[in-house]
Amino acid sequence: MATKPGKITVVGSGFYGSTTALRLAQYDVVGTVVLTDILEGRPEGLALDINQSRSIEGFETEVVGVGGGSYEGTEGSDVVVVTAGLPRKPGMSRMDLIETNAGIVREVAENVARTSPDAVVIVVSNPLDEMTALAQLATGFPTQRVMGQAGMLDTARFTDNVARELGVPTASVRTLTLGSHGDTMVPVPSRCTVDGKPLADVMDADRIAHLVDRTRNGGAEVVALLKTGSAYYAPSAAAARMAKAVIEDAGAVMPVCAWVDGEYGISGVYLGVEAEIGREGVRRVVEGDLTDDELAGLREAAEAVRAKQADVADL
Ligand SMILES: NC(=O)c1ccc[n+]([C@@H]2O[C@H](COP(=O)([O-])OP(=O)(O)OC[C@H]3O[C@@H](n4cnc5c(N)ncnc54)[C@H](O)[C@@H]3O)[C@@H](O)[C@H]2O)c1
Repeated sequence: MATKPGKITVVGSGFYGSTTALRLAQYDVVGTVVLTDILEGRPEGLALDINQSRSIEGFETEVVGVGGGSYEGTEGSDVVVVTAGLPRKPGMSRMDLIETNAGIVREVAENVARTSPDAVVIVVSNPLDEMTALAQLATGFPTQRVMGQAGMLDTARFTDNVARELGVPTASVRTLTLGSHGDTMVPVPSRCTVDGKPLADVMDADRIAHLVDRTRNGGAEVVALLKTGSAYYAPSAAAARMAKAVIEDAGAVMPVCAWVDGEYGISGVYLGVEAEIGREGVRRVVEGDLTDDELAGLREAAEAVRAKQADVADL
């Protein structure tokens, strides 16, 4: 029996989905987290396991597992996090997943539209920008109610890289990445600081370029080490924080994949930008100050993902 209102559904109970469900349950901000999958038993078993940790960790959110591809019990969700889809294997690019994951994401999105027509949808399946665009098309939801998770993760990776390079606490480092999740990720050095000082004052340009490169390849670095599956601890932290911001109507400004409609002189594309997140999803895209180079990089990223997103309607 749920102790508070609110329901979040996490579709896909693989590594990303199960860790997202655990984090959301531990936040204790909704009565119910529903974890689903096409597999029978896995979501039910994970839900039971997470619920049994409640008295130790001190949270009351109940996790409900729903297997066999069913959407029973997900109805009327406030937020749906879509993690269903294959992850990368070593040597694969995110784009190698597009055909398989498009079929999965389309089917999931149609079911979400049917069962939770008022939900805010957070997509994480890869390739991220394209799957977010596809989920919006397939749900038919307003663009502000469909967003993707990538920028929170890329920014967190950049922050960790800078903190470890300088040997300083992560809390003293602020970084930002915009653009797309992948080759056209746009780091924003002008918005990066260490203890309030510009990053460029505490690190030479070559080191910054090296860390940017490492950030851009952060997902592949983990995939190569794991050998099977892709990262999920940092990714699930990012998606869960986005879902929490929606539930709490927080107005938090986060780097997310959002529909851009005129900001930065860019229109009609899902792109990594900073956005204010609230109960209605993306309240607004927040246009920050960028240098001419950064703005040019963002516009280039927009054109690169625009072409790929135009094709998703046929997938
Ligand atoms: N956006 C990001 O920053 C980011 C980061 C890491 C991973 N990812 C992506 O997240 C996705 C999931 O990764 P993972 O590590 O959890 O993979 P995983 O293989 O561990 O789990 C995927 C789960 O989806 C389920 N599934 C497949 N089709 C389904 C359907 N139609 N309905 C419901 N469930 C379905 C599978 O049975 C499986 O349990 C991958 O596409 C991966 O590339 C994105």
